[in-house]
Amino acid sequence: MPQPVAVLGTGKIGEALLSGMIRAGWAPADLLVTTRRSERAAELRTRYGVDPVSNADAAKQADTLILAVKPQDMGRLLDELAPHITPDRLVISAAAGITTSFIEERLADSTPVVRVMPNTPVLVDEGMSVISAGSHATAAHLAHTEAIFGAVGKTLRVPETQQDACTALSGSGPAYFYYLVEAMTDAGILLGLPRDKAHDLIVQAAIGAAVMLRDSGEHPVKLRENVTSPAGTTINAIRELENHGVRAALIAALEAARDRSRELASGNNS
Ligand SMILES: NC(=O)C1=CN([C@@H]2O[C@H](COP(=O)(O)OP(=O)(O)OC[C@H]3O[C@@H](n4cnc5c(N)ncnc54)[C@H](O)[C@@H]3O)[C@@H](O)[C@H]2O)C=CC1
Ligand SMILES: O=C(O)[C@@H]1CCC=N1
Repeated sequence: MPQPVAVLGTGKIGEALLSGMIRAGWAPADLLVTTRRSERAAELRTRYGVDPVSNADAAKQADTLILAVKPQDMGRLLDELAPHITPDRLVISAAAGITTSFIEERLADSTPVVRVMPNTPVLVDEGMSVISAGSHATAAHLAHTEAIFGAVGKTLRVPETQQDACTALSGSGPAYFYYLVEAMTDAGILLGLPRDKAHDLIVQAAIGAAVMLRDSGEHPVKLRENVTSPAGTTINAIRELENHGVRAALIAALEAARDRSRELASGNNS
């Protein structure tokens, strides 16, 4: 009999996890969800056959609590949960920036806490979830967390000191690729292609490149060199990317995302 898992805060990531767990074979009866809005509760009941409960009831009934509210809402949620959480529960936080010590300080002594940074491709079972143990989380807690998040993609354990960097790369990562697709689709329009064709061409180029990156065993530089013919088209595009400092812009962008994750941890939630 699986132990009940509760998802607290079923927005974009919470719902993506919930749907993934059901696809992976969790019975809706073993899943609890909480939400602030009654229309949302009705939606979740219809879509997944789950029964939305209060945060307090989720804390009392579930062995594993996945906190998927915004970092800005985490303090208030923990205040609400604290009287009901005993140290035999596992608390998993998916919130950017929020440290395990932030959570531990607000819950009963020795409550096990695991910090996870998933990303939205969990919706299509291609997520990446980066996992770190808090001070009371055991190997069994980490394995249980991997079983949950591994159902919707890959997982990677890192020391918590690397979580802000992983949030910048992996948590936010899909957004950068969507941004590139958007910009390259605009380029297609400029070059005279209809929007739908430009979109399809760039998306397929992205999928093909992603599969090559994953499966070819080649370094990205080699893969790019294979596309870049002497006096050909690609080198002209690469020269423009270099002229416009795109590599430096990407490095600065991810550094800014890392810094924001650190700020959220230090309580600057505005
Ligand atoms: N969207 C993303 O790509 C990723 C988000 N995250 C993290 O996941 C968390 C949630 O992000 P999203 O799903 O994007 O936000 P969201 O705004 O879509 O979802 C948060 C949900 O929590 C609900 N909520 C807030 N306070 C609540 C409470 N006290 N009780 C019950 N429900 C409550 C809100 O009504 C909302 O439905 C954030 O901490 C974010 O840093 C992590 C990885 C990726
Ligand atoms: O932008 C954010 O803060 C969240 C965390 C990682 C992805 N989205």
